Amino acid sequence: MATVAPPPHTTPASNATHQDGRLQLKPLEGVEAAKRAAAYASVDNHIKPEHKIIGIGSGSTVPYVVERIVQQGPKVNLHRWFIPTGFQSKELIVKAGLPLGDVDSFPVIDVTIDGADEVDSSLNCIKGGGACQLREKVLAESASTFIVIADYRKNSTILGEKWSQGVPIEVAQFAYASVMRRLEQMGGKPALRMGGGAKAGPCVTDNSNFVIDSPFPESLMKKPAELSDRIKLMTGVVEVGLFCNMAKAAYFGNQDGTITSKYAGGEVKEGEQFDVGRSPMVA
Ligand SMILES: O=C[C@H](O)[C@H](O)[C@H](O)COP(=O)(O)O
Repeated sequence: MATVAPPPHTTPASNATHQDGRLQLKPLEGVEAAKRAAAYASVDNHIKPEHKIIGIGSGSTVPYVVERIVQQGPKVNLHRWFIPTGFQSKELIVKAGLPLGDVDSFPVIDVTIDGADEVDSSLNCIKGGGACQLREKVLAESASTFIVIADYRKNSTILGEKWSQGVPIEVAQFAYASVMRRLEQMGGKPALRMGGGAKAGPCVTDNSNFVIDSPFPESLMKKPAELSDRIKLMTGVVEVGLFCNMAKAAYFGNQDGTITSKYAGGEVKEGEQFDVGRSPMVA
């Protein structure tokens, strides 16, 4: 049973206007255009009218997912529930006027779409650049279909090739020093993530934990599932930002405006044309 009532459904905000059957979109370039194309393609291919419970991930690519879902129209979205992976995606859902649910009310999700910091050739991912990996993993595991989206900078063969800041590891606050010591003993170079300019001291997650970022040698990164299991067994570790054997497909926006998609079975479609100005299915 849902615990959160959907808002009265008016017309959710979209920054696109329709003209002559086409969307008039804000012009974007480079990485932003690539993120939008990947997000739109993932929604068009995986969020169908029969999908009623949708997981919304975190990061800077996911707002384009919500934008495309809104473009599907109020008629279909009125009958859906949207489940966030953290504060940011909750705000996205609410501001778009979409019905907000929670994973404790909807432990079975039809489709979750989320960003990634890096994706290897087997669709294993590094996630948690925005410190959301715990809730993101719960929503990924709860979904019948988990899809990742990213721009061309995240498409790699071995994790760690492109995302050099390391594996994000969420830890209980009091355990961070002991976990860091153990990560060092297994060959990592851990650093406690700081809050940045707007906050003195460490980054604190939506679950009130700390985050350690730890690069590891390539010999360990080549086997991300094994590495993840070893880290997860350390007392004090809450979740590891390695998502292994979970994604069914990954969509990457390319610099030339095309899309590359990779699938869990090993199929890869390189450089496909995708028209972001085409209106999506409207129910
Ligand atoms: O914790 C954050 C998430 O794992 C994000 O999905 C990831 O960092 C990718 O974010 P972006 O879309 O901004 O590259």
